[in-house]
Amino acid sequence: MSFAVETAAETTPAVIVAIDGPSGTGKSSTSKAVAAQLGLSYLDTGAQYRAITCWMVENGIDVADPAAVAAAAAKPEIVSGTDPAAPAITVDGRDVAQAIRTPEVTSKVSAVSAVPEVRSLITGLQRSIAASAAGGIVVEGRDIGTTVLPGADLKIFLTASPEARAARRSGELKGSDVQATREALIKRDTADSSRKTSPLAKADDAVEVDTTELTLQQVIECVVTLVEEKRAAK
Ligand SMILES: Nc1ncnc2c1ncn2[C@@H]1O[C@H](COP(=O)(O)OP(=O)(O)O)[C@@H](O)[C@H]1O
Ligand SMILES: Nc1ccn([C@@H]2O[C@H](COP(=O)(O)OP(=O)(O)O)[C@@H](O)[C@H]2O)c(=O)n1
Repeated sequence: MSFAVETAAETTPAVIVAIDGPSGTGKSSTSKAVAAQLGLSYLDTGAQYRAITCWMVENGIDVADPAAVAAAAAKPEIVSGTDPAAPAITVDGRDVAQAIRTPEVTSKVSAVSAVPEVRSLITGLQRSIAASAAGGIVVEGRDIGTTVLPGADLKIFLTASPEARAARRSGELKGSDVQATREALIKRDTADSSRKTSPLAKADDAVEVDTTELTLQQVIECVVTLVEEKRAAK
């Protein structure tokens, strides 16, 4: 007599979820919660672009010079953890979870992420992480549904009014001016949406969710329901 040992990965089809949208729409909070609730891996692709930007700044590369950024792009080794309960990011073995969130990195990341050589390297990294997530993964960013994982099982595009997004971000950055936050956020969205290579865009087959009037919990529940429907249909 033989017994088959069933693992969670065998009983539940692996699902690939892409969550895109502009800054402050709730991508990170939603993706982490959905992944944790459904036992999926999680990848914050914005953290990877922030990490390479942080390395460029620390190594004196002029981020306004795309040729200089391109020439240095392959030098840092960026490693992302995929546990939604403890997302980790290192550059050359150093934990940069805090260093990638400084105002300087935030103001420079769009210039670095617009460089095609940077995108091609980071996209390759993202695809290999998604391919090795046996139980499925939630990947969040700007071009996941359009470019990185166009074959994802479920694509979500989160939106929210600039006012709501600025208020959410100011709430995080204690004492910050909502108006200044709103302007910085719109400037970054414009740069991310207008770059030539893989701009921030909604995939034709993405489900758009306007989170302006929704609580975070409502958004999480909505996405969990959509993922469960996809899993059931697989
Ligand atoms: N629907 C929502 N309502 C209120 N606050 C939210 C909502 N979604 C996210 N937030 C809050 O807004 C901030 C930005 O969310 P985050 O998930 O980091 O957005 P993104 O990854 O899209 O930039 C966080 O403080 C988060 O708790
Ligand atoms: N898939 C992605 C994810 C992020 N990015 C870039 O990385 C920046 C930081 O992303 P993020 O997700 O940390 O941004 P916020 O959470 O601060 O909105 C974006 O403004 C983009 O320039 C990108 O180009 N493509």
